[in-house]
Amino acid sequence: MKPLLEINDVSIHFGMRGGLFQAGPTLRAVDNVSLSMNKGETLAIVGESGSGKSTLGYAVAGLRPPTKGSIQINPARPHSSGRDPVQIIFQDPFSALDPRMTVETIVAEPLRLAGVDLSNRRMRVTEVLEQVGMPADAAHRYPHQFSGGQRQRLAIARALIGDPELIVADEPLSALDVSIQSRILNLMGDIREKLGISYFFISHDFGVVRHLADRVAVLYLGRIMEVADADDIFATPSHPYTQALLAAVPRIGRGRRLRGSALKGEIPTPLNPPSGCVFHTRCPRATAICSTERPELLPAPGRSGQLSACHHKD
Ligand SMILES: Nc1ncnc2c1ncn2[C@@H]1O[C@H](COP(=O)(O)OP(=O)(O)OP(=O)(O)O)[C@@H](O)[C@H]1O
Repeated sequence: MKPLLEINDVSIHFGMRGGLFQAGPTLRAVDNVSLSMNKGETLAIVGESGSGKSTLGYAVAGLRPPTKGSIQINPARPHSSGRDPVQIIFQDPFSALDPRMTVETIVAEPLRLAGVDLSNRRMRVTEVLEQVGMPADAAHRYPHQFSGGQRQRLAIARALIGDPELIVADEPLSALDVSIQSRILNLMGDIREKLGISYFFISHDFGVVRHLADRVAVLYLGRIMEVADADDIFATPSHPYTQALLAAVPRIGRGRRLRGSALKGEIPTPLNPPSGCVFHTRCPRATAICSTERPELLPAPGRSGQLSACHHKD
């Protein structure tokens, strides 16, 4: 069986504004990324702000064409019109929901655009509201009448209404209170079990990723640093960048987060990425070769399924 999602050598570049009659510099948001996902799998994309996670997610959701390379979705079942195999949910559920529309109108919008009639839309809205744990009478209320967590449930309902096989979730928890985060995380896990959905799960937070991901890809300045099964990434991270990110994750029950404490300096600008390995300017293991040669994504020693782009991988 073909993978559900195939990302083949995708680059996404933005042309920046130059002077009069002059082309500006090119911003490499995503650079030569290849990834695939099997049906039912949850792939987490992890990295600091600006690493290109959202840009890649938008491309997977069909909202932004790649500059180079291709993205292929191979749905397992046929999708009639209005039933899109890929949907996206965003970080801030309020900004994604139109405050003047009722929940029913918002959630059913993809079906309306596809010409599904009102009574069928209503039936389907009732079904998806139940799937996300919202009461049926929520349909006739407005988004501002709900809490942040409830609005994220509504955003998930809208993603579910077209019966997708893949949901791109772009930081779906980061706008929520910590106490609510775990409930939404559990809901996403339940929905995956019941409906066999895959998540392309974008997050800067390894603590969250640990609860949901089957596989993890670590992105830095638009490039994959490491990709492996979640268990392997957490147990034996190979790339120094992955190790640094994991070192910054708080241990359960140990209180405050030591965000970024293991990483020195700021992420460089993707307008002018470092030569060779893009991480070398912040890497504790960097040697001369790291500033001249771009490391290939290759198996870590003794671990065929764990790929790491580093000249000095563990
Ligand atoms: N439309 C655009 N035009 C120009 N540059 C863009 C555009 N969208 C994103 N970028 C740039 O591409 C790079 C990657 O951004 P992206 O939002 O994908 O990163 P991210 O990892 O999702 O970060 P964050 O968590 O902050 O959203 C950033 O340098 C960003 O400024």
